[in-house]
Amino acid sequence: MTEFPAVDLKPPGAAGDSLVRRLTRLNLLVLTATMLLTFALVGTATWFVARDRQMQSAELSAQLLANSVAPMLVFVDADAAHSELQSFSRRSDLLEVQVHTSKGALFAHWDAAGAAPHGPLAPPPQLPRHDSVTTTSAQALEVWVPVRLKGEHVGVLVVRESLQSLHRAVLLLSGVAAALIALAIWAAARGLRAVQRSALAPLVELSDLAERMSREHNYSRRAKVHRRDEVGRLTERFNDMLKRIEIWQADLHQQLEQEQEAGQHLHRLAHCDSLTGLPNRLFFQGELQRHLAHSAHAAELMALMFIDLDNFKTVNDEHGHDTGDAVLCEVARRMAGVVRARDVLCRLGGDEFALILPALPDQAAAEQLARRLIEAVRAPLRVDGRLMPIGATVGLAFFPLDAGDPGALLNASDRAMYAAKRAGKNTYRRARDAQAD
Ligand SMILES: Nc1nc2c(ncn2[C@@H]2O[C@H](COP(=O)(O)OP(=O)(O)OP(=O)(O)O)[C@@H](O)[C@H]2O)c(=O)[nH]1
Repeated sequence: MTEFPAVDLKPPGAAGDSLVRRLTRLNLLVLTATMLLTFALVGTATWFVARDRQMQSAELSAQLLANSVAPMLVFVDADAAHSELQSFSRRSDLLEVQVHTSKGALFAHWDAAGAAPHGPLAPPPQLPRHDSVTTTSAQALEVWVPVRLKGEHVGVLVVRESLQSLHRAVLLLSGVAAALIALAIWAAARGLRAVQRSALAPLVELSDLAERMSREHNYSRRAKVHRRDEVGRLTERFNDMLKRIEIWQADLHQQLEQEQEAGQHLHRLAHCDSLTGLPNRLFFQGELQRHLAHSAHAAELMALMFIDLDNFKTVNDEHGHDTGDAVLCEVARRMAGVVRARDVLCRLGGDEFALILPALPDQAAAEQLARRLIEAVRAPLRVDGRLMPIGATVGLAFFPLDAGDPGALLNASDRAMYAAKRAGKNTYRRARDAQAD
């Protein structure tokens, strides 16, 4: 199995875990909404149930009280009725009790100290048909009970109770529930974050790795497959993709290298003389132009030598073409041995050579080099033990003295070379002197 470099990733959730945070936030939002809705529903239901229980209790107490005060109403015993109401008043939350005669006159009455004074209360119209009628407002409830003795309607009793205690109890319950909900949401937030972080860790790792790849362009890393679920399969496909990219990248790199090598080879072929290894005419043309431009810009003296071998045809004719080639190579080697490092020696073709001499201190330096070059070529040259009658004739032209552009400079040096040939070969002529000839 292939071993891949370990992936040094940030711990999941340290940074860039926006997915974890977003999912936790969304889950918390849904959870909070659900809890608040449940809280509202349970709170409302509790309030109604508690109020109904209070109503039932108030109705029962009112019924009992009505039974007690019925004989007192019949015998018009207001004092007894009043003390009965007094003992009834021990019931908590009670605000007021009124006993009315069947004609609607107030017979007995009790109200709690501090309760808002209330005049005689008007019985609800549906009361005669019911055993009791209860009405509620935001702050209180009223229970109306007909007072009967042996089935005969003798009066009406009304009990008014405060709902304050109920409100307080519901409020207290709501407060406790709200605190518990807040605690539950806080615990859920921590739990959800931990769960999401662990569940999304492979995805966060994958995202970190992708970011790193795009930054470093290093496709040799692989993501770890944690579980065989959807994310695990995604990670496997991602790794497959990385492997393919890595192979493509290597192929592309190799291809580029080959093309680069081929290009360099072609460049060498195009600019190099295959026999002597010297730069060829194509290269010479470019270099002459470049050096001329540089000399013009730097206001430097520059020279061009046109070199033609003497009696080379004789070498070819008498000793054969291969010997002629060997002579060309040896002459090229000798000339390259005497020129300066910055000079550019080229073979133009056949037995013709050219030498560019940039940045000359004076014309004499070029003439001295021409002499050294002629000496080097005319030194005894043997091929297979046979002495070759070879020599070199040089034409010398200066920039900017003799010509101002590459073509004119080449022509001037060529003319000077022919003047030197006419003068007897194995010598050199300057373009200026050639004009005088
Ligand atoms: N061996 C060989 N000969 C070549 C090559 N290219 C051209 N030549 C021959 O080189 C000779 C050059 O002729 P010339 O320059 O006129 O003859 P030369 O004897 O040097 O004449 P002068 O310059 O007057 O001394 C011709 O015979 C060409 O065929 C080559 O690559 N190899």
